[in-house]
Amino acid sequence: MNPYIIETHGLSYSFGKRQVLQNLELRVPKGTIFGFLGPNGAGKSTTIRILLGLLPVPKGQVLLHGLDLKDNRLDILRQTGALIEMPTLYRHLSGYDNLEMHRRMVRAPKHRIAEVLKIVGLAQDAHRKTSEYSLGMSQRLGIALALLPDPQLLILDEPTNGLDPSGIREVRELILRLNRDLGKTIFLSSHLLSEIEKCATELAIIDKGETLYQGSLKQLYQSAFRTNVLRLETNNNSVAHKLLQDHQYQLLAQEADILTVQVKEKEQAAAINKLLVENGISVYSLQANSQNLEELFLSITNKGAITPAMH
Ligand SMILES: Nc1ncnc2c1ncn2[C@@H]1O[C@H](COP(=O)(O)OP(=O)(O)OP(=O)(O)O)[C@@H](O)[C@H]1O
Repeated sequence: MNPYIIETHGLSYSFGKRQVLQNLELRVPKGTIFGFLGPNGAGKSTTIRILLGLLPVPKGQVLLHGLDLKDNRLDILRQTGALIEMPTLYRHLSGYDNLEMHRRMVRAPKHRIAEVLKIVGLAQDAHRKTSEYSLGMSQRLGIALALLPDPQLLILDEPTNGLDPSGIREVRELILRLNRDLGKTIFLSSHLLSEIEKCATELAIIDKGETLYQGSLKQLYQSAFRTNVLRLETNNNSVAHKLLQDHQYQLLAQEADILTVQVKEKEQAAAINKLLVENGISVYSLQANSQNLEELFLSITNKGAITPAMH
């Protein structure tokens, strides 16, 4: 049996001359919450629009539910629910009436309305106008709309964007419940690692339309902890930064007055100390640490390399 609910093979896409996706490879295992992570402009929304048949597939192959998107678009869409950023709601109508209108369009049975309202925790507020809903409630209603045909797969594009902390928590808990209690596979895009970390077990990291990492969050953690970093405080960080760069050390994101350098073995800590002292730089502190996941994400997406601070 095919273990993947979404697969892309060599997927490329261009807007005119601008290439946005380059040989993108995705393998989304069934039954997971799959994080689709990348900085702004990485190509996440473009990928999602392709998966939903909203853009053509000019190069490569896209399979959802084991079916080729090229020949099975309607079948695929019937089994796939989606929420792209904020849902389009009729604000003068109640949550219930919004669901009823959508139910007729997707030809879902009437009893689904009560079911989805219960799933998203809006049964009590079903008959209030959606103009009175908080952003978190509106977002949960958007997910209820996507759930009406009872799809196996839900594609959510930045579902917590613009929500306040309690709205973010409501949506996150709903995503976890949909996966745990109803077995839905959830493809969740975000530019925030912290968001993906709280929900997903598997993830792909993309940048400039390419897959940079794909696998379990656990494996990513393990590789993060294998990569050691050295935090340095000196009397002249900008000169130290330049010196280390000239000696081919990789510098990661700079925080306050601390320089962070990637090291492969602990002997390099001694070598760095010696290099700095020999060049007249006083080393106030030198601390070896495991790289955290945020730093790993930045270095994977090449945002970790920094230029020396100007004086
Ligand atoms: N209709 C369009 N015409 C031309 N270029 C586009 C179009 N839509 C998106 N792009 C470009 O494609 C690239 C990828 O955009 P996309 O929206 O897929 O990224 P994203 O990862 O979803 O980013 P964000 O998190 O900011 O939404 C960007 O450089 C963007 O400017």
